[in-house]
Amino acid sequence: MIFDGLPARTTLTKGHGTENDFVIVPDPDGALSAQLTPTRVAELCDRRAGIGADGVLHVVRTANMAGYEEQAAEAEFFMDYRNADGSVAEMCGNGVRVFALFLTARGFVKGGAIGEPVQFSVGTRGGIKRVTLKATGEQTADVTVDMGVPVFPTERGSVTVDVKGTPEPAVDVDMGNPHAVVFVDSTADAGTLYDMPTVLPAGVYAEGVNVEFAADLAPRHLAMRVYERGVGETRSCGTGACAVMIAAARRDAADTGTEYTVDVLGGRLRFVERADGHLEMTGPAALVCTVLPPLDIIPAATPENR
Ligand SMILES: N[C@@H](CCC[C@H](N)C(=O)O)C(=O)O
Repeated sequence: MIFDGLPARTTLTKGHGTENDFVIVPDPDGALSAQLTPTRVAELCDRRAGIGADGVLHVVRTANMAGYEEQAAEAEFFMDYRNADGSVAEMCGNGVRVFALFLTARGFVKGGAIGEPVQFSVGTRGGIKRVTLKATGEQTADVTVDMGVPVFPTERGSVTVDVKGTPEPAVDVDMGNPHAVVFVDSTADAGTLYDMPTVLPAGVYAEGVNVEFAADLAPRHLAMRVYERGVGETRSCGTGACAVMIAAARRDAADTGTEYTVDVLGGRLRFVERADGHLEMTGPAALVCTVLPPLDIIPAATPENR
């Protein structure tokens, strides 16, 4: 049971960014760290027996996040991100927007008036991310994130991804987490994506990889489907869309400042590479509902209250 052993007052919130969905576990003191085992995360993310999500956003004060305390000087809160299978990931681009909205909506971070932009930093295993919330409603916001400088690792040599039975060259991009981007004529070429696409040479990504299939829709406008490490096909992946954007921008020899749009199954993300090489991603964030433990909140039915 997902609440077993958690403090009685624990509330969990469901949120999403372009339909990449998350269970948010508020735990400023880091008291739940030991209880957030891979099994518990997988139970929370189970779409039938749990709340259902692509991942968990564990909200911890950075000073209480073992190994990352040095980020506390810049970022009061740390996004401890877990994939649906319970594995740990360095970064989540959609998650960080939802995380930022949760912090402001719940008063963990002081926001301005509704509608006023709010800016602060979030700690992650992939480094500190600066977020700006705009068009903020009570449960939604448009959030711009400085996703840092994308890296094109060279140590793996050439990597391919299987597309309809043929190994096609992929672009290796590191956004804090690993991505292999393959350009296709249509995202339908990705097939069913029921299983992890074949990436060669086998085992070249020792820690696993997220695989993006990117198709041009118009100049500087692409569509993407993704198979996420630790999850499977999802409706969106923010870091994956960053990888697609920067792979396309390099292919197009685009100047910095050129705007790109990436459509995912769950919506649209917008990008610009700044002159300093940092990639800015803008997209929506939404909080859906808050889930309470079942029995201690809802009184047992009696003839009077039935
Ligand atoms: N959906 C995320 C990425 C989550 C982590 C990824 N599955 C990994 O293991 O690297 C995003 O929006 O970036």
